[in-house]
Amino acid sequence: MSYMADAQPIRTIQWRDNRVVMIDQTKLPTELAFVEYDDYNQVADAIRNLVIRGAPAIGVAGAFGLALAALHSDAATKDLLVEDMQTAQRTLFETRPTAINLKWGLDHIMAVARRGTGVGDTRSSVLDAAKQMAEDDIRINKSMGRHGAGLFGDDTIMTHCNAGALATVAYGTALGVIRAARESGKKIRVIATETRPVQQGSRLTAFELKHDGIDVSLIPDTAVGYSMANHLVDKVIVGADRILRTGHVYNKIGTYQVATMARQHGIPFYVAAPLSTFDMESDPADVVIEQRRPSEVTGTGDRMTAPEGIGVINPAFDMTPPELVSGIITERGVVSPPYERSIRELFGRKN
Ligand SMILES: CSC[C@H]1O[C@H](OP(=O)(O)O)[C@H](O)[C@@H]1O
Repeated sequence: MSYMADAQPIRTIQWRDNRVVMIDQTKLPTELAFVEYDDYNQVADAIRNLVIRGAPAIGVAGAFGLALAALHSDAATKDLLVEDMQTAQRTLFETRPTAINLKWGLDHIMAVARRGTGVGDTRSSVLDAAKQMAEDDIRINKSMGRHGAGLFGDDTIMTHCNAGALATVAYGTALGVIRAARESGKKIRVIATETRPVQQGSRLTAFELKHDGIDVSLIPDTAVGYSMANHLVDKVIVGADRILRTGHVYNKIGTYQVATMARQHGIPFYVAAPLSTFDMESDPADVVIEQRRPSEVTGTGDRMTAPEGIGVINPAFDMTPPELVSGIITERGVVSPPYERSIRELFGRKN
């Protein structure tokens, strides 16, 4: 399986024969399995259970979920069709609260639906918009890669969680920048953290990069400080689930620790994210951090690794403050501190 630009990449999610087809990421790395859904409730379950995960990928999944709702609605009028889609929107929105891309994707498709005139044209315009969102994701990732590649030389780059093709449609945000740097001729080595408790790093990032022939080594999350203290890391790049206008970055739990260690050791810490990950309205107090089930922490598979009934705190994300972020790589370029001004200018630029 290759995600490289020169090969036809396997898509994490796509629309085929009026069904949503996605890689079942819970089966990786031991099995590359695909699942097909024809009902938006199935898509909601897939997002909730991390069959598909990653901010941009779940934004596209939400969009295709609404397309399924439109396709299978028996509404006789456009307004009734929009009502049916609003029911689906609520179900899909409630699956995961932190990644802003899900809300962005759902809002975009609902706006398209409201502009429809009749049932037929609304259905087709919604599906066209969802398909376009998927194509745009690949184009945006590659633009981000081009902008970010220049920040890297023949470096060993640490990354946390999975912000690759498996978190997007086919190329990746943070791993897209790594791919672009390698494609530009840089000798890139990657250190991937395993990213407990769901292990997106060992199960997904290591899998993706190994399959693309990119030099990747896996470390336990507890070896981040050791790796940096022993000069094994030149730079860090991660993805994001939500970035505020102030530069506060919400990403996989553990990102804050990686950023703090990077600052301690004078290592540049970059974030790669599309504009659809920016939330220009919220303040830190407004952001809901998803709390996931204790069983992710207390066991792996059917093996318990903690005492029965132990208390568990299992936030899926944390917040990295802007002062720890060296730069934010987007499809419109790289922004640097002070972020409140540079992000505002970013949104003022033409594409
Ligand atoms: C390209 S954004 C990917 C982003 O999503 C991951 O979270 P999850 O696997 O729980 O969806 C992680 O925060 C990644 O950085």
